[in-house]
Amino acid sequence: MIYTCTLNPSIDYILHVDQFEPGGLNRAEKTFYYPGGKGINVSRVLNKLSTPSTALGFAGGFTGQFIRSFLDGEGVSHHFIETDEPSRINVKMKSGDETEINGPGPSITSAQQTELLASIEKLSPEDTLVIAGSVPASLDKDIYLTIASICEQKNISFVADTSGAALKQLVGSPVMLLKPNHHELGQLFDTVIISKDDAVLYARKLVDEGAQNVIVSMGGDGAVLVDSKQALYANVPQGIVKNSVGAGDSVVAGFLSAITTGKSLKASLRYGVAAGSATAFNDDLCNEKELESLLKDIEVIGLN
Ligand SMILES: Nc1ncnc2c1ncn2[C@@H]1O[C@H](COP(=O)(O)OP(=O)(O)O)[C@@H](O)[C@H]1O
Ligand SMILES: O=P(O)(O)OC[C@H]1O[C@](O)(COP(=O)(O)O)[C@@H](O)[C@@H]1O
Repeated sequence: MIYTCTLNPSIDYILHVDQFEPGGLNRAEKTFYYPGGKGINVSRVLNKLSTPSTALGFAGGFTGQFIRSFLDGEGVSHHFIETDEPSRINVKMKSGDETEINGPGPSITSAQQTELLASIEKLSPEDTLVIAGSVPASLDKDIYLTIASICEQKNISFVADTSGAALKQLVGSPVMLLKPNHHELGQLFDTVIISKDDAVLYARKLVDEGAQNVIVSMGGDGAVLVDSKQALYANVPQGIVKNSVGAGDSVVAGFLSAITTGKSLKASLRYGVAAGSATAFNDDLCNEKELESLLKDIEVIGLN
């Protein structure tokens, strides 16, 4: 079974504002509410691809209730630890470009943190845990490392999609998949990644340190996958980007859905990128039909 873990879930409140005027009264033409947070997005896309998963993490208050009932409505299994304060609301404003304001998230007690770690301890070697997104300020700063260590001890396959300090902690862990975007990978190595060759160079450093697979997504410029034997590059299909929120999470879900059903690395990268782009071309996360319609426009090639 695949488990996802979102330490800081959200309601993603998406507003389309035609001509945004800072400091003025703006009215939105269209709004959408979705449960958000990277692990939750991975679980939602896996579900759309008929790959079962259970979403773990923390959720609280009226916003937590929305997250739970939305997932129930879609048939996504979940088990969140209730927090005393409400889960956050992240504002995503589309007005030509995309502006995001992510809330800090609720305070989480040490007892609630211990309860989450205990539920991860119960996973077995047949399970995969995807941990993704930011760490709320009240949690231990090294919680990603703690979770990685539990997974290593228990032989649980471990996937991470995070950035900053949390990503840094994981360098050297035997993670099955890391999925930074090129900005996050550049930040990790204190550099700027501008080409696929740069992405391969730095992804290879993570592989040399113990990561089994590293996918570096580069928005509209494609994605690379590096493992100990090869480096692959996938282009992205052409289309109009409507909402790239959750696109990176969709790459993780598409890749996992494919690799866990026995597809090759090459086919799984193609599937992951198709999921990412199908989400980018949609208001909400992608579904299987939208993903499959893009596969013909994605070619995966080997790089040296
Ligand atoms: N302009 C675009 N055209 C087509 N696909 C895109 C575009 N921008 C993003 N995507 C899709 O979304 C995926 C993730 O985007 P990216 O911005 O790299 O990640 P993240 O959402 O983690 O920041 C890409 O690999 C691609 O599949
Ligand atoms: O935990 P963070 O880094 O604040 O990110 C949370 C946000 O990321 C998302 O999961 C989207 O992530 P991506 O666009 O990177 O795929 C949103 O649903 C959510 O609002």
